[in-house]
Amino acid sequence: ITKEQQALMKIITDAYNRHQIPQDVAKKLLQDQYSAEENFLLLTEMATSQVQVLVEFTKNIPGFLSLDREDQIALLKGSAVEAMFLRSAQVFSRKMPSGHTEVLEERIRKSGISEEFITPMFNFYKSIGELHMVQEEQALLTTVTILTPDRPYVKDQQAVERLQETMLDVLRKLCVLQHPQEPQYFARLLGRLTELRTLSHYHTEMLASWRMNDHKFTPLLCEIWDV
Ligand SMILES: CC1(C)[C@H]2CC[C@]1(C)[C@H](OC(=O)c1ccc(O)cc1)C2
Repeated sequence: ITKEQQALMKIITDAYNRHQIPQDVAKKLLQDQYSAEENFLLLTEMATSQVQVLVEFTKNIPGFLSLDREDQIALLKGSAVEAMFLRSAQVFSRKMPSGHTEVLEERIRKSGISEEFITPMFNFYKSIGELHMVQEEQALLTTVTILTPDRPYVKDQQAVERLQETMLDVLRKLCVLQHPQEPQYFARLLGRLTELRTLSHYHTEMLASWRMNDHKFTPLLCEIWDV
């Protein structure tokens, strides 16, 4: 890993750790009562703050702000769900003080999300947890997801590809350093990104079924997901 790659990794990891979900949202998870309505409102607050955190984090990705402005929006809209599932997977598998995880899981299960989406979601959380990613890997994997060139409406895919490749190069070297006994670790990480894409299809249906039951989303969520 070169000096500049180390600098790049530090910027991204610091930004990733700096922009965390506000504690008040995490605290509310334990307080408020357990109705499906209450749970949905909490998840709405959680999703909204996760999107806000994502926007702030993205601004700190070196080179992102020099991309075409409309492409920046296209990348954010295209990656928001995947970045959110990645971050909540990490929150689930590690960050959350024990006890919170069970409560959050319970609230998710009782918030009007149908069972057919719950299962793949928690399988994904489990598969992320088993990787025992270090925080640099988590930050870089999220960055690689955001910098996916073939999102809808991206005009200058080349520019995004160049940025993504830079990040993939650092991530690959980091995986070799962090998991010397597992040469295929980097490939396993990228395999999770494929699993993420299927989750985002489930997510679209999740939103539609909530919509059908007349649930209200926040303006930010409506904007980022065109609902
Ligand atoms: C942990 C999760 C990633 C999983 C369950 C809650 C999440 C934050 C997310 O919720 C939403 O997307 C969502 C979207 C709109 C809304 O009003 C509420 C939640 C899906």
